[in-house]
Amino acid sequence: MGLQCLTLAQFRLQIPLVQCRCIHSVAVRPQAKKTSPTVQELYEKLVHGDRYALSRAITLVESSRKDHREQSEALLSLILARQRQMNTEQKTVQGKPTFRIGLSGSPGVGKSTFIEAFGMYLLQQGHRVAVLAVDPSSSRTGGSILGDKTRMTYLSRQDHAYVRPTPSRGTLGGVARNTNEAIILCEASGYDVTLVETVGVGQSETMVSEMVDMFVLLVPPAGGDELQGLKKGIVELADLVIVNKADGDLMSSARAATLEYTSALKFLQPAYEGWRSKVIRVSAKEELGIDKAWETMTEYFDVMRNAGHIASKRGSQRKLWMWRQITNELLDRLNRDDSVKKTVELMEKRVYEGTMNSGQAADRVVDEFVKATTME
Ligand SMILES: Nc1nc2c(ncn2[C@@H]2O[C@H](COP(=O)(O)OP(=O)(O)OP(=O)(O)O)[C@@H](O)[C@H]2O)c(=O)[nH]1
Repeated sequence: MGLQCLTLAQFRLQIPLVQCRCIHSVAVRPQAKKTSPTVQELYEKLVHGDRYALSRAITLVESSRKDHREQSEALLSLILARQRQMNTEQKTVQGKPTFRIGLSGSPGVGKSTFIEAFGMYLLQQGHRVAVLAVDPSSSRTGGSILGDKTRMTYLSRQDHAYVRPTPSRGTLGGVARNTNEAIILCEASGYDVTLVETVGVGQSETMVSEMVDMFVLLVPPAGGDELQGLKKGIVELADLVIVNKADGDLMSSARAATLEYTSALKFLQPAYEGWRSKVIRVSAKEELGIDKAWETMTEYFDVMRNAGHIASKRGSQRKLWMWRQITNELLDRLNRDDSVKKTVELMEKRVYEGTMNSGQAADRVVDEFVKATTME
């Protein structure tokens, strides 16, 4: 086919992937430049379950380079087209329903121990498990709460498990977009259960709850600090609360915590008809109650799926993220334009001094932005 006959989308599919500068891809295959696959080749490998292709595809969606963004959009379009063609919107290529689970909890509550035990249990049940992470610290401090130590090492060595290292840069909004896209890539690659882990800090929990089918909160076997003040909102997001460390000397505190959470949740209005948030006890370390945790999660999934709530929840989430992305993108563009930036500075000053009201100032900024974009 002559180059001039190709549409832009077709053309993108033919371009060899440019080697991402990100550490993941460089570390995986240093000579990749020579053998860079095209988007089409990457897609073929990805849907056949090639882990290297999955890592590479996630690296691609994490990149903010313009050419990488174009390639990742082409890749995601191919996946979407295939799902529509095969009528597998909520399934893996193999036809298994996909289940997205968010997992959060304070540092030290036992998230990695739980994910390792839970992931191994799911593998035994014939599932393929992907683990992704949203690290709230990366955007603010440049450091990492989740990523600084090696986590889930045993699970990550299993053939049917994929544990993605924590992205270590980018804004929380950017990380969220990447995670949403990484979920799609994992599912396209045959992982039917995707766990999205986050630490209980800042906005990351709300964000994760908005990208999964079920939000699970892991809590320690102690009086519910989470039930008071700031954390209360997070408990309210949970479809399932898991009291961890229900073993040895901690057993009686775990029992007390279970009662406390159960009575607190009793007064909440169920978010979905047919499902009331539950509280269960596990010991991730002793691998006790892991089967019960999965049983409760599948019970939730079945209720929600049969009522059509999984499809509608995912649809609403896609709309929500579209609007978040529009807002981010517009703000980015607004901040890039020099004349708009000047107006913004002036308006901020006037608003701060009280010589102009906020609404008026906002209108002026938007007008300036519209003027700048129509002149481009
Ligand atoms: N007794 C007991 N200890 C546990 C259990 N699960 C985890 N722990 C211990 O709790 C500590 C923290 O466990 P992690 O799995 O690293 O906790 P985490 O939530 O991933 O911690 P961060 O990575 O800091 O967010 C470790 O010392 C674990 O051995 C459990 O079920 N029972």
